[in-house]
Parts: sequence; C-alpha cells; structure tokens
Amino acid sequence: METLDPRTIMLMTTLMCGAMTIVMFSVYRSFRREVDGLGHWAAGLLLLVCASLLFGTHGMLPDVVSLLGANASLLLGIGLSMLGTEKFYGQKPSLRFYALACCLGTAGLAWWLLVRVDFSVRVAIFSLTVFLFYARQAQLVWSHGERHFSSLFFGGLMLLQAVVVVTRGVSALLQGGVSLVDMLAAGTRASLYLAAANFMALLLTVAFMTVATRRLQTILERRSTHDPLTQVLNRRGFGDAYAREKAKLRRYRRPLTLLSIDLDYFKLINDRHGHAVGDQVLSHVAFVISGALRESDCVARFGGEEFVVLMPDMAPHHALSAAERIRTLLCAPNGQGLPPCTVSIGVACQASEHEELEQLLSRADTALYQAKEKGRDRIEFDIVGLTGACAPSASMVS
Ligand SMILES: Nc1nc2c(ncn2[C@@H]2O[C@H](COP(=O)(O)OP(=O)(O)OP(=O)(O)O)[C@@H](O)[C@H]2O)c(=O)[nH]1
Repeated sequence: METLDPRTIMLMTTLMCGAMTIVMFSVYRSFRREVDGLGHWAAGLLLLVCASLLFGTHGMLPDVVSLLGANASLLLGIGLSMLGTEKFYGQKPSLRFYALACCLGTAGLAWWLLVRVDFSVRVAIFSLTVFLFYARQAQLVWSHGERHFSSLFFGGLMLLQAVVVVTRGVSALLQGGVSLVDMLAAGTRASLYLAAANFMALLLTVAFMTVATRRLQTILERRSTHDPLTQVLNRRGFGDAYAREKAKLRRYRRPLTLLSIDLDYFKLINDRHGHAVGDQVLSHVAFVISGALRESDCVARFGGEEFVVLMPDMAPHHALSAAERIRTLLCAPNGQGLPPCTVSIGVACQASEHEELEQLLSRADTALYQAKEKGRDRIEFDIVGLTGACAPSASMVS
C-alpha cells in the first residue's frame, strides 16, 4: 500500500482547519451575544492552522521553529478551546491553569528538544498536558451538558480523545518510546496515526458546533415564543400552550379558565415616572402573577400592559380565588421602590370544546371592560361561560 506523505496530510489538515476557522469566526461574529465561547474556539482553531503550517516546515526550518513552535501552538490552541467550552457552559475561564499548563508544557518540550533530546519524554509532556484540557472539557459536558445527542456526541468525543492522549503519554513514559509512533516520520503506521489525530481535531470542532447550534436553536425558539421584557409567553407562545391544553380538555373533559389582566392607569405611571420605570413595573407584575400560580398555569403578555393567564383543570370558584390572590399581591407594597399599581381582571371559562381561543379571549375581555367600567381594581366574571354556552358541557366545570 502506498503511504501518504506526512506533508500532504498536513496540507489537507491545514486547509480543512482553515475552512473550519472561517466558519467558526463567522458564527462568532453573528452570534457572539447569544452563545459564549465561540471566539475562543475560533482563535484556538487558528492556532491549530498555525501548528499545521509549522509542522509542514519540519526539516526545512530549525526544530526550534518547526517542532517547538508547532507544539506550543497546539497547546495554546487546544487550551483555548477548553476556555471556550468553559465559557459556553457559563463557567469562569481557568486562565491561570491555562497559562501555567502552556508555559510548563512548552518549557518542558523546549528542554527535551534542545538540551536533552528525548522524543518519548516530549510525547509524554505534550500528551499529559493536552489530556488535562480534554478531560476538563469532558467533565464540563458531563456536569453541565443537556441530555441531548449533541452533548453526548461532544462529551463522548472529548472523553475518547482524553483516553487516547493519556494512553499515548503514559506508554511514552513506561516504554521509553519503544512502541511510539513518530507522526512526522514516513510510513503507513505514522501516516494513519497522523491522519487519525488530525481528523479527531476536526471532529471535535464539528461536535462543538453541534452543541452550539443546539444552544442557538433553543434560544431562537424561546425568543419566538416569549416576551423579551417580562420573559413570560408572548401571543404566539400562548397560542401553542392553549392548543396543548385544549387537546387535554377534549380528552379528559377538564375545565379551562382564562384571566385577562390589565393594569389600571398605567399611562399615568409612565408619564410620572418615565418609560424605564414603567418597564420595571411590567416585569414586576409578570413576576408576581407567575409566582401566584401553579406550574401548570401559563402566563403571557399580549403587548402593552395586558397580561393573560390560562389555568388548566381549574374550576371557576378556584379561578376567582387565584384572580383575587393576584389582585391583592399586586396592590401590596412591592419592596423595590416601584410605584404602586392596581389591576382589573376579567375571568372566563372555556364554554365548550368547540369554542376557539379568540372567542374565549373576547369573553374574558368583555368581563375586563366591565371591571374597568365599574371603577377598576376589581374582578369580573363572564357569566356566559357558566350559563348559556357552557350548559352543554357543564360537566367540565366541576
Ligand atoms: N413602559 C412601557 N409602557 C408601555 C409599554 N407598552 C405600552 N405601554 C404604555 O401603556 C399605556 C397604556 O395606556 P392606556 O391604554 O391608556 O391604559 P391605562 O393608562 O392603563 O388606562 P386603563 O387601562 O384604562 O386603566 C400607554 O401609555 C403605553 O405607552 C411598554 O412595553 N413599556
């Protein structure tokens, strides 16, 4: 079998790493606010490209440039990816550990390359240093990664890479280089080894991209269904939640209640205290409403100062107590120096399984307008839901 020249493999790796670096930098530029750690990974990849280029000059330039420079670049690059993974999982980057490991590793490599030439000790130093970087990342995925294929793929590869490098490092120490492969030497075994090591570096980058993409997908999905100011559902998210609950209503015949909540004289709060304080009041209101309800209830902001709550499996009298709880909590002093506010609430029950969300909302709004008309800071119940339209499905209201 013809063997591949190590320089050809290096050239291919450099080109692929270069392409991945461009991809990673462009992802970083587009999503650096959403996903942490992309910049470190991109910079780390750039250092791997430098390392490949330097390895390619082996035999043409002095060893201190080609070998030491390449190995130092690799250490710095792999270490940067570790810092990136730490940032990705919301951890403080361990800069001191990174600096110490890179400095000691490079110093050791320089000593055993230039002063006491020993290939196996160099392999051991390099392998054990990068083992620490890989092992830290595998541990991060294990403790912070979500239960999803992308994390399994990324964490599994990191673990595999950590095992491979530590095995190489330990066997270098124990066997003194007898069975070690010099990746830059000619020959089938060396070529395969070199190709596998380079392929693994690329695969790890792809694996990180999969977890980053997954993170991005979660963030974008949340953005499309949540209100950015208050973090409760928006109209679209509420529509999805309602559809899920309606399906349960059809199946289990459980009552469904909706509250339409509107702040009273909110314009005055904005006018007197400014829009920023108005925003804080809205966030506070969303927080109080969410805290006053069960986990299964859904809270949404329908724009402006109007909130909507969906309460599955909730009989009308219980819904009224929940509404009263919300009204009382919002009147109470908030302890944050925010101006006091009151709310008017309209309550409506799902009349029948054939009723649509828009109709239910419209009935809750009618009750809300009655509450406004009767002087605000009060709760009104839409009686249609309990009488006329509700009669055929009255069993839903236990
Ligand atoms: N701070 C802030 N204000 C908002 C936002 N959206 C809407 N508003 C304000 O909410 C106010 C709503 O005023 P109105 O519709 O007259 O209602 P109101 O003053 O609460 O009066 P009633 O509902 O009749 O009790 C307006 O001043 C809007 O500018 C927002 O996202 N932030």
